Amino acid sequence: MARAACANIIPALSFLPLKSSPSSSIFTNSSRLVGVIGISRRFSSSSSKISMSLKAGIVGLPNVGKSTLFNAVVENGKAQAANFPFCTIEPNVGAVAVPDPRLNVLSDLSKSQKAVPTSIEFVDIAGLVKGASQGEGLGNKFLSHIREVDSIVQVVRCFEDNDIVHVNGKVDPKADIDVINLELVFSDMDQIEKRLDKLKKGKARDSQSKAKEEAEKSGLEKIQSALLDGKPARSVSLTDYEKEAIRHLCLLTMKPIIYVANVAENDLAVPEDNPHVKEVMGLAATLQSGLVTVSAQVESELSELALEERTEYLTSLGVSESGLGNLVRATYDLLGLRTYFTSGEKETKAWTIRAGMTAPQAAGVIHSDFERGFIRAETVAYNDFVTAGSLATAREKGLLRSEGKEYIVQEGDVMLFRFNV
Ligand SMILES: Nc1ncnc2c1ncn2[C@@H]1O[C@H](COP(=O)(O)OP(=O)(O)OP(=O)(O)O)[C@@H](O)[C@H]1O
Ligand SMILES: [Mg+2]
Repeated sequence: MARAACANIIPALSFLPLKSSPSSSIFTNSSRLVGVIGISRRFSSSSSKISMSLKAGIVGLPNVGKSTLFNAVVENGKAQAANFPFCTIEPNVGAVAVPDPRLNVLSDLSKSQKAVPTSIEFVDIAGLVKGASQGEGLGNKFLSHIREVDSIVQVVRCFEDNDIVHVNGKVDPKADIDVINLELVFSDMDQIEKRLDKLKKGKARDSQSKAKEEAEKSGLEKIQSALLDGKPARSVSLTDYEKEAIRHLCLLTMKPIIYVANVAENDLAVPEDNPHVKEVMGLAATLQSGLVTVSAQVESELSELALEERTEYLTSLGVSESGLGNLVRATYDLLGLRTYFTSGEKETKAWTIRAGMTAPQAAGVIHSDFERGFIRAETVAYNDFVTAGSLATAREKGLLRSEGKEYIVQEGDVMLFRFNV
């Protein structure tokens, strides 16, 4: 159980570029050098690329608006959302495009036929109640769904509406947040206790495994004492070795959290005027977590409207844009993700990597062949590309750098990979 899949490498939205596509336009091909080319067909296996589609789990008490938010954020989202607790049982999963204004700028400059944003996945999870770690509500099953996601988006009810049942009888964000956090803490404590018991038996034979076990033990003991103080695992400072050793446990309180204050439509214009929102803001700051204010109800209504009607509706509420873009962007940042671009006539595309990835690893996100056969990456910073106006001019002006295998890809790099397959 402890070793259950807390997959952060998830087969999703995988694409395979056709190596011999005649429409290759971004890169010049010489006889043995094949450039990165257009993304042409869907591919169902994750084995040929490093998948960077990471999952954010939507978590909260029952009936607070999780599925409503999920349906609004995920295009064609079809999670059942209704006014009764435990409406959702099995998790709903959907991919969401990450809005990035740079994508269209690059696409226009390169006169691309299309612009393809990068994506992350949202998972709508069942409501959690007090005692879940002891099996209340949907209990441990629910917690295992949280274990599988990479970050937590916690929806907190901040709207008053006597018609919508609150499982604890009243709107009280602090109490709601405490319930969720405590259940996550209890679940982690339980898991750590079991794991430490196992580690006591010390099965490691060689010195390397012994050192690993020791690191795991010391990491878990540090976390255990923090949990006893009601503090999350992510607040504990661990050595890199300890972090690595405990990773397989997928501790719930290790996952980064963003709070979503779900408000009524008339609070959207000045959310701080709502004392519940103010309270969540304070808590999020203390817990060093992010906060986004959204009205799930409004967003779900907006998603049903035609574009021009949306603007009208938003204006009537005193706001200029939907809050979903902010939420998706904040979630992406929370996951510690970075974006680089490929840009040519066929398409401009945003790709997701983790901070610190090298050029060959970044190439591997497109296809493993590109990583295996990596030779070099011609790279230009986003701002330099925009100043130059095109890749060719960037090259003429000496703004295009030729980077090797050690290069750490920077946020916003526009890249052109040379590889040999
Ligand atoms: N901002 C809001 N203002 C008013 N009503 C809202 C708001 N957000 C959600 N609701 C309403 O709250 C009810 C519960 O929503 P939803 O089914 O999305 O909750 P849930 O958290 O997914 O519940 P469960 O845990 O049972 O699956 C729905 O009737 C929905 O329309
Ligand atoms: Mg639901």
